[in-house]
Amino acid sequence: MALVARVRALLLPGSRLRGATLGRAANGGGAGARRALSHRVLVEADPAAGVAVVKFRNPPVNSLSLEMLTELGICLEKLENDKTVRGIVLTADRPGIFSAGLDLTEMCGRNPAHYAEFWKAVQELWLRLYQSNMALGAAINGTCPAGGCLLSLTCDYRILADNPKYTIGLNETQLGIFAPFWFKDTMVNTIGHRATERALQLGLLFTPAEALQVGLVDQVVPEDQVQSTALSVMSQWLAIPDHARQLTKTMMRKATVDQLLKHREADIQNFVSFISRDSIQKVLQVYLQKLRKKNH
Ligand SMILES: CCCCCC/C=C/CC(=O)SCCNC(=O)CCNC(=O)[C@H](O)C(C)(C)COP(=O)(O)OP(=O)(O)OC[C@H]1O[C@@H](n2cnc3c(N)ncnc32)[C@H](O)[C@@H]1OP(=O)(O)O
Repeated sequence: MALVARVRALLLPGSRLRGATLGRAANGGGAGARRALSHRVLVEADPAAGVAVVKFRNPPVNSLSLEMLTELGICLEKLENDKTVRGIVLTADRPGIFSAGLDLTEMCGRNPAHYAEFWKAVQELWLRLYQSNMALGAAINGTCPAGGCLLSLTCDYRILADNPKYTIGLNETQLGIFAPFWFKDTMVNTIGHRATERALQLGLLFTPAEALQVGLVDQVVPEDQVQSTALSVMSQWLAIPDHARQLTKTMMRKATVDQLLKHREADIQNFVSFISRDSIQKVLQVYLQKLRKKNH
């Protein structure tokens, strides 16, 4: 289902998005104005600085469900059309978990049409973020595996909280699945081929010190300074004339984007046939059960 159709579905009676404030809040904005765009994504815009902080709030772990992907996509589209916004900082509403990555329940026990719809939404969000004309920063205030790491890698820079409990990486192989080529390319573009090869094969989750060392993040700062640092770094990016920064960003990322655009349908089919395998369903179920058992 295309984004517009998914939005319509979300607005149907009974949907949790129905009735959400999708525009500017009644207070009309202003510096530091808080605007609730949906249930799962919170936006705090500072028009004077030209920056919006987009906060994930999809408890318990900010997983990227189909609804979360859709709401995030709508939110980003709105911000892209807002002339007062030139930069976005992505972060979690509450410290602890930036995002647990793709929602595993979307990839388990569903039918092929659902897998295709889900994967298309993952592709759409990646394309929107990776091609964004805005300056994007990630204020990583929690653990950040797999799809969570991918989100942060689409940004122009990453600031990670100095907490050894917070790890970051593309750990898919540890689940018995693997990162597709465009996840891999996004990481190669950040830390290089050799470091990516090692990280992906071993499914490494890096501690803050390791992530800094390998170049997966640009700065590690005390936990209470993640957002303020991300905002102050943003002002450096916004000091560059937009057109010059945007042309450079497009030049750097075009080849990677073009690869997915060229192979988009095949990538969906590949995902659907891989994830539908009995053996893959089994390993994902076991992984999910292990996560759930901890709590019961
Ligand atoms: C061509 C084929 C290509 C295939 C490519 C597929 C790509 C996939 C990329 C991905 O993103 S896969 C997802 C990878 N994510 C993870 O491995 C993270 C798993 N989660 C955790 O490690 C932990 O939950 C956490 C994030 C470290 C948080 O730990 P904490 O102790 O705070 O919470 P939990 O008790 O573990 O979890 C609470 C609750 O949430 C459920 N849950 C956790 N992660 C996910 C998830 N990714 N999707 C869905 N649900 C998740 C967990 O099961 C618990 O549920 P409960 O019912 O409340 O017990």
